[in-house]
Amino acid sequence: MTLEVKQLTGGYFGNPVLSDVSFNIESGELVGLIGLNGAGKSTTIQEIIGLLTPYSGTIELDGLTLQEDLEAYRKKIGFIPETPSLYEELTLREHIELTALAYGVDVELAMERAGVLLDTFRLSDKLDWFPVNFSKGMKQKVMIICAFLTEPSLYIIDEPFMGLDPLAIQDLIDLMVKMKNDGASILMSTHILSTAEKFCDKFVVLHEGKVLVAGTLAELQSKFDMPGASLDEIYLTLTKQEVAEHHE
Ligand SMILES: Nc1ncnc2c1ncn2[C@@H]1O[C@H](COP(=O)(O)OP(=O)(O)OP(=O)(O)O)[C@@H](O)[C@H]1O
Repeated sequence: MTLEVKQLTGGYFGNPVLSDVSFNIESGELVGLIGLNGAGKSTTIQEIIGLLTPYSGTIELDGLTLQEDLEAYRKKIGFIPETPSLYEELTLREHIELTALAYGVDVELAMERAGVLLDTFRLSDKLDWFPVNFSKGMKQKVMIICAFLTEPSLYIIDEPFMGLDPLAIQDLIDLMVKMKNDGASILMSTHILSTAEKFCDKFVVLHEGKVLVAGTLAELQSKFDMPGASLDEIYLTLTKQEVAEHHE
């Protein structure tokens, strides 16, 4: 599975935030989307999941565009938003069943997959509870469980570590690594660069709606002549330069 974003210019009505954004994610790759507040990370994600339509450029998943087959395209993606969105009138069990139906996964199989995930995230005894009444982190876990039980080819996770306790962060990372090793692709946006550095294969650095640089840590170190530097160090140097140039 590959995601290919090519020369994407896009954003909101009257506000083209992204300009000429290109990057790709191969099967088995975990890619970190990083950038300052307002850099365009969430906008990029919204373009990929089809909530926004590109002004120009293309987005292909396994060679398929959303325009060609919306349903097939959407089913390939498991999306975990930054802010959990849950149905007030549905129990946790019903959220799992609804997700299964939406993704065309057999309900029994979905419950089986969910069983393992519910154990991992310590929610097994809450199946008949209403997630709208859960804590913030528990709600986030429901979104994670629903995305992972569909076993999509591309996971898109917006700020995955926000609101999760340290145990849940580790559990989520273990899950991401497992899915990636099974051939899935993962795009995650994050500000937690030390964690991103440890687990991501590649990085796409966005700045003011443009790709400032993309590549592995080794590629970034060599490109900016900062051997042995951490992602944090490279990123801070880069953005400070950009911000300084912008204000000159
Ligand atoms: N609904 C909207 N309509 C118009 N402009 C928007 C809308 N949402 C975001 N923007 C603008 O798009 C730009 C990029 O925002 P975006 O949310 O993609 O940034 P981000 O990199 O995800 O930031 P953060 O790290 O703060 O989450 C910002 O200038 C923002 O003001």
